[in-house]
Amino acid sequence: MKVTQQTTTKTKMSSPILRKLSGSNSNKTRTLRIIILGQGAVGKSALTVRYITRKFIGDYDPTLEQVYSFQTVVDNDHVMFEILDTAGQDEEHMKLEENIRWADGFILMYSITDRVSFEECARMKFLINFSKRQRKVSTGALAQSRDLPVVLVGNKSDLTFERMVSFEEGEKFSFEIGCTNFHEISVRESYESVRCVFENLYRDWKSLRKSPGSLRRHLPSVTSRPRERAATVSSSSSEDFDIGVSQFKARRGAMTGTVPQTTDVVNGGNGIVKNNSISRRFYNRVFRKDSFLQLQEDALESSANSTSSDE
Ligand SMILES: Nc1nc2c(ncn2[C@@H]2O[C@H](COP(=O)(O)OP(=O)(O)OP(=O)(O)O)[C@@H](O)[C@H]2O)c(=O)[nH]1
Repeated sequence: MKVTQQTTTKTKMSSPILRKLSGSNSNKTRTLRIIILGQGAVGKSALTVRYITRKFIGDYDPTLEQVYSFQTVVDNDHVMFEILDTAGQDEEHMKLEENIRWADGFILMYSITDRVSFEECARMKFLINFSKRQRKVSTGALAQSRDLPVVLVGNKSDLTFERMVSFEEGEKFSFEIGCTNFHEISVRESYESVRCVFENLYRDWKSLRKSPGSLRRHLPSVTSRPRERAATVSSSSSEDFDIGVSQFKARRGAMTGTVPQTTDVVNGGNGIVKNNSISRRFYNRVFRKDSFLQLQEDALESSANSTSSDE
């Protein structure tokens, strides 16, 4: 699949003096590794490609799992997004926990037309908590914990007549499972709301890095109600970017925290190519109900053990 790429225009500082005047962080590029989790067909690939290219492309090969690299500017910060678009209908077992550990920020996605995909998000959030804390999960870990940047996104809001999950439910649920932000969007209809998702995730990540726990007591900021959207879109420019596409072959890279590196980067400035793939294996093992329940039991047990050893 090819996607047309926009022109890359990178701001350049002409001299060290200018660089200094414009702020000490002007050259520093922060890298944020994002994983997008969700059931099949909720719109994960559409979201990623829409953000990078501004275009909505109807159909994607459902057998791909891909890392995209995308450089942009958010609130005057140079940010490199590494986005792992996962495969939602995977049948084979994979190392979900390793992938989650690789990531710094998380997008949990459901379709407002599919209640099952909505309910799956609780399980995914649990797995994020579980994997990131390396099994030191307390009984309340599924909820409350807001110290990881996790955004809940309800997609396909344009399909009004097929809606199965209300906005209010999504918002409430987002708070209950400990997300830092909630968005209800239509990837098809609004590029701005898509941009908002990524930019707010970056902001949450940055706040939590500066001050862990800073978002704990806050309600998730809901940013995608139509009347609020305009106010929350960042003034930063998304015009300046580079696009790269990586194959996510290097599973070891994910384990060690190394970003699997780009193989076919920026196709001569002409487009992104979703390269051939590893198969669409990802997280189904742990998303299956029985495995999930086992994980929950393990977590409760380890929590009980740590409580008794504290006493
Ligand atoms: N109406 C509508 N359709 C959408 C929207 N976003 C995505 N779709 C459609 O939903 C279908 C699935 O989109 P994908 O992006 O392939 O979904 P995915 O979550 O990546 O699916 P998997 O690759 O199977 O995990 C496609 O036909 C898209 O065109 C949206 O906002 N509105």
